[in-house]
Amino acid sequence: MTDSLTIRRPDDWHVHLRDGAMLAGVAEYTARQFARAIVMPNLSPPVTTTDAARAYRERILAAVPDGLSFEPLMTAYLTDSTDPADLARGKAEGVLTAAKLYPANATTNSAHGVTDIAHLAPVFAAMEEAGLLLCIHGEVTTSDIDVFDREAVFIERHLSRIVRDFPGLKVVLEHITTSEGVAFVEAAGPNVAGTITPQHLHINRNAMLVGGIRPHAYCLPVAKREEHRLALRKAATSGSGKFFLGTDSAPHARHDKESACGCAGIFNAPFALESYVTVFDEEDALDRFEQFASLAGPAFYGLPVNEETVTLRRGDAAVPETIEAGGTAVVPFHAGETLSWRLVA
Ligand SMILES: NC(=O)N[C@@H](CC(=O)O)C(=O)O
Ligand SMILES: [Zn+2]
Ligand SMILES: [Zn+2]
Repeated sequence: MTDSLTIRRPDDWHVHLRDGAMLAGVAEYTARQFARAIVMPNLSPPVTTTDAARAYRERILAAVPDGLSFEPLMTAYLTDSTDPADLARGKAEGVLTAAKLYPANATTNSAHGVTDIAHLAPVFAAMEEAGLLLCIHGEVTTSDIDVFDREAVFIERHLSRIVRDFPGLKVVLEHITTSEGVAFVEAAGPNVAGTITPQHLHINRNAMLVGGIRPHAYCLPVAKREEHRLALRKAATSGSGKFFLGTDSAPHARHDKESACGCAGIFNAPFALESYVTVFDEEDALDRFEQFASLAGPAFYGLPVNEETVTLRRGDAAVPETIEAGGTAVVPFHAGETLSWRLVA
């Protein structure tokens, strides 16, 4: 039995660090584990330009505690009025790594998202040309489509077309939650990849709805049926370079989640590696954890792998019921549970 695992330092290819006091409260959890992270731009108002991304990057760096080295990789939020030339400039100046597509009203702070994806053709063409990645929240938002079907329908109606029309564009289908998402990424060419969160490897939709309504298990895309969770576990532990780590850590104040209209998002940053490695252990795939956490992402993004390492050991990691961040209580993923691996260095 393997009791200790040392791997190259991982990166988080999808995280919400927020801003202001919340940023100051959560940045260290990500920076402690990950060398780099793709930082989501869905602030209020969103980060839509190169200049805004540069300023946000400075605020993130100021929030990282001394002694931790962490590189935020910035994204720009696409809107109906995105300027393609600004994105190209952001890439050329080393500010932007990716741009993010949120269909309007798909998720937290996406009211400024794109209302008609077809209108983005000039933007996608400029991104393809500039080598700027496209990260996608892949859900349709029309009221006739069931919330549990929104990812599969997005793939069918929109993603397949984007990938076909812009074959040179690198596309990440973020936080995949379905077997359809897994199958699409697997079947697509080498320019298409998917990130997988810890929660979608651990829970199915029962966690949200059985024995009472449980707001801390609610995120978007919502957790699906068990068969989908199993497909995600298989994909994550397969050793494929097309699936990699993206926590989607999304802190919200406890009172905003425990509400008549609770916010979507799970704050998993504090024990992210412990949570993921538990899954790899259960699947007898510890030897493939480094590929998922530390190798596949940099290869897809065309970035060097990290030279430092981290070590995880078998042993109890007790997750607190709440964590104080930004002057408020936030409930972490696995609150009150004891995980069987801990990050030691
Ligand atoms: N995942 C979530 O449920 N919420 C995210 C937004 C997102 O990634 O869709 C957030 O910003 O809170
Ligand atoms: Zn999302
Ligand atoms: Zn997210």
